[in-house]
Amino acid sequence: MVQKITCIGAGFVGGPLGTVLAFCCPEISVTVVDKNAARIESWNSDDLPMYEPGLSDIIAQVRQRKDACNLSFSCEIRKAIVESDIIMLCIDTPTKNHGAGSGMALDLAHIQEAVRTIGEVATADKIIVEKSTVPGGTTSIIQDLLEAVSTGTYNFEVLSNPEFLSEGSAVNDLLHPSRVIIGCQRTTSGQLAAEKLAAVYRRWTPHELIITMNQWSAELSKLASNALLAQRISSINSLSAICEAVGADINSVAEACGTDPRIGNKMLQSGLGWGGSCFPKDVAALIYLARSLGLNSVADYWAVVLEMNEDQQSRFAKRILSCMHGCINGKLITILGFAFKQNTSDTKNSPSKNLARELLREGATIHIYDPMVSEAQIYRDVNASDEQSRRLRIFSTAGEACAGADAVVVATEWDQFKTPDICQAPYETNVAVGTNGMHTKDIQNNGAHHEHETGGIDWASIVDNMYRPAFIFDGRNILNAQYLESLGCRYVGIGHLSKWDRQHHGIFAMAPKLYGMI
Ligand SMILES: NC(=O)c1ccc[n+]([C@@H]2O[C@H](COP(=O)([O-])OP(=O)(O)OC[C@H]3O[C@@H](n4cnc5c(N)ncnc54)[C@H](O)[C@@H]3O)[C@@H](O)[C@H]2O)c1
Ligand SMILES: O=c1ccn([C@@H]2O[C@H](COP(=O)(O)OP(=O)(O)O[C@H]3O[C@H](CO)[C@@H](O)[C@H](O)[C@H]3O)[C@@H](O)[C@H]2O)c(=O)[nH]1
Repeated sequence: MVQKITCIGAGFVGGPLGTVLAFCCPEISVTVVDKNAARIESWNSDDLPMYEPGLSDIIAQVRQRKDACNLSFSCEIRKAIVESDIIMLCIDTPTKNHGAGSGMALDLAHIQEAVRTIGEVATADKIIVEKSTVPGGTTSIIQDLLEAVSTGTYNFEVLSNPEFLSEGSAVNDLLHPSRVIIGCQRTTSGQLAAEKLAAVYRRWTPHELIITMNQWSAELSKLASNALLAQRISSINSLSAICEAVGADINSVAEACGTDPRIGNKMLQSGLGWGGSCFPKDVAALIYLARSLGLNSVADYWAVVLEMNEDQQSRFAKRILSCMHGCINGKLITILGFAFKQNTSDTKNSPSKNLARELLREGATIHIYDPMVSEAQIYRDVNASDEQSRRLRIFSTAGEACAGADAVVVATEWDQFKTPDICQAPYETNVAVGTNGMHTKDIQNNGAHHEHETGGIDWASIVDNMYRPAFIFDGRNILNAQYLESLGCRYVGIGHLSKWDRQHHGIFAMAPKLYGMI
């Protein structure tokens, strides 16, 4: 019977995972440890180190158990290791930035440091669970290290149990996982360890969702899942470029493809490209793994997924430039959204970052607003030169950030940026029926006065306060083009042509090229 679990690493995975374990298994004592004292202090305060919907609520519920509270955050790593039956490695595995594989391979230094500590201080058998994302074969490296540094003859069973949570929905993903993968050695002790871990998950996860396999398959499943998801988004984004050229609508194409159950409709939202702490590093790691196995055509195949993502981001920046008459020097462009996706304060590999840098290089003045990312974080990430810093300002409201702008760019899909859902007409329809039964004509007359019912931003007043011509660039395809055009701005989205696009940049301009006339 498992009595105590320690999660090493109090980051995006370890913090929420430890919390959910404690919440779902009141009889198990859960300690989340980290060598970063400031992080631990933050977990022990009301000011958590990250924003995740539902996280503070669930922590509060566990803490309300008072004497029976079974969750603690601590820097006492050694003590926690000694006392635990199961140790979960939730340690960062960033892209290596030096030596062989620099820029591509995963850096396992932090994991190895923690494993060494486990081996050195353990005074009994332990189950070590690899939650971190690692290249195939890492369980064997961990096993070897543990046995080499251990002072006793303890049995260390190393399991691979990759984590599939997404930021912004971490608590929900942990409470309702789509599957739990457990990879173990096909030995009796390996299978017993896997069963012990499975029993913990079964406390809140249907048993049919718990899948066991060998440890190398489990490790590869994680890199494979992320690569396949990133590939899907790169695929839809590649098609968005064709849509813009031929006058098709990527949202319609995604719907048409996504309704085929063999394809499915998830992760088909075209936009500014994927970011975050996982897709970029994990696709790079898969490419590196293939390359180091001598599988060059496999590596080249996945490299295109990465390339396509970079291409989508620079294509969008070029589109902004070309729509704004080829010159943004001295113009004011507001970027709404700096997190890499909605519902998170994480900015790792955020497409907004590259966009801000590119627009600053072109001479624009940049205003940025994000509801969850701190001003200090944005300044750090943009890393502007002294001259560029004078053209960069961060705001605490969208309205102030957009006042007097020549263009507003939506770069993160935050709900509060969405236009009021007053019309669901396809972009090309002239007369359409809105959700409230109004026709487009009525919407044009009345829609601008509708307030956003979900506490979102007031687009009517934003457009009102913009410089003319007022451009809205929808980097996430979350805005209603017709509505914005009815407010008097020029709307430009990704993978579809707005009315303004068609008149000035779109299919008419492309037609001669399409038919080989130029
Ligand atoms: N972020 C996600 O959404 C997510 C989802 C699934 C899987 N993963 C994977 O999980 C792993 C952890 O990711 P994360 O986002 O939580 O990372 P993170 O950087 O947020 O947190 C890692 C923590 O580990 C701590 N740490 C590092 N070495 C340590 C040591 N020797 N002893 C004690 N603490 C140590 C760091 O101080 C840090 O606080 C990575 O491999 C990542 O790829 C991440
Ligand atoms: O249809 C879509 C879906 C997502 N994105 C973008 O893709 C990126 C990643 O989004 P998402 O996958 O939702 O967030 P992550 O938190 O990075 O989660 C991924 O990476 C985690 C870390 O490995 C895995 O655990 C998750 O299963 C995997 O979804 C973000 O920039 C999104 O804006 C799109 O452009 N279109």
